[in-house]
Amino acid sequence: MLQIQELQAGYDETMILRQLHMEIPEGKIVGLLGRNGVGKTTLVKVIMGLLPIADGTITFQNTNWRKERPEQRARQGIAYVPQGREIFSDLTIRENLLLGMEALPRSARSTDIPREIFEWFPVLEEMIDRKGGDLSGGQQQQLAIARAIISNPKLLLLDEPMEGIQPSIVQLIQDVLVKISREKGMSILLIEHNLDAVLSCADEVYILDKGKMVLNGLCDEINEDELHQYLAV
Ligand SMILES: Nc1ncnc2c1ncn2[C@@H]1O[C@H](COP(=O)(O)OP(=O)(O)OP(=O)(O)O)[C@@H](O)[C@H]1O
Repeated sequence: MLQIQELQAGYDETMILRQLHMEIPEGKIVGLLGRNGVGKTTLVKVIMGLLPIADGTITFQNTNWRKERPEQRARQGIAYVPQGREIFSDLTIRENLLLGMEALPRSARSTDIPREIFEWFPVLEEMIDRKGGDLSGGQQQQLAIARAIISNPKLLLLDEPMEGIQPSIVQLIQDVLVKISREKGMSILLIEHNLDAVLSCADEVYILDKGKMVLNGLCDEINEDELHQYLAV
């Protein structure tokens, strides 16, 4: 689905990512962990086309991405929920969701929000005409994820979706991610600080340190002591 090879990228002259390799298989949840400031957000911004590739390759479904703009990548099937959620506070839940559907090809767009969105996130149906800004942090996060998956992306990039969210909503989000990856074959890249949250829903995990992937393995098989070692502050 997505292959990254020998990637170098950063800001102006400062390279943050060096010789980075990663692979996200179809229909799998891949967790990305690492200490603060190691370059996790930088990586998703490069994948999304918000930052340029200095060297190396990113291949999405056999297409080599070089200079494609974020909206072109979105049309090819990638969606991004940035850290801090970025929903439209002055628009209602319904309006936010309808905007998410704009990413669909014109022929597939409709004014009906798919039922499955409300099956996964019931609170969004209960509060459909409330403004985004009036929702709690956990409700806003559900809206941000729903708005991203409403266009049926093939790859969903989530930057710390569980940050500052109460445990019951963290559980709900984990359950939904597992369901959409299994039922829809959606691939998910999940950036997280919480190792337990990643291990309980991801299939595979990568650890980023000093701009490189230093550990990778299936969650069922990976050595947890080694994971802790790389994440200890
Ligand atoms: N716009 C920018 N210009 C220059 N340097 C930046 C910019 N944004 C981030 N950086 C630097 O790039 C490095 C990686 O930052 P990044 O946000 O990718 O890390 P992160 O792993 O996502 O951190 P966190 O876990 O704290 O969110 C940091 O040293 C940061 O200071």
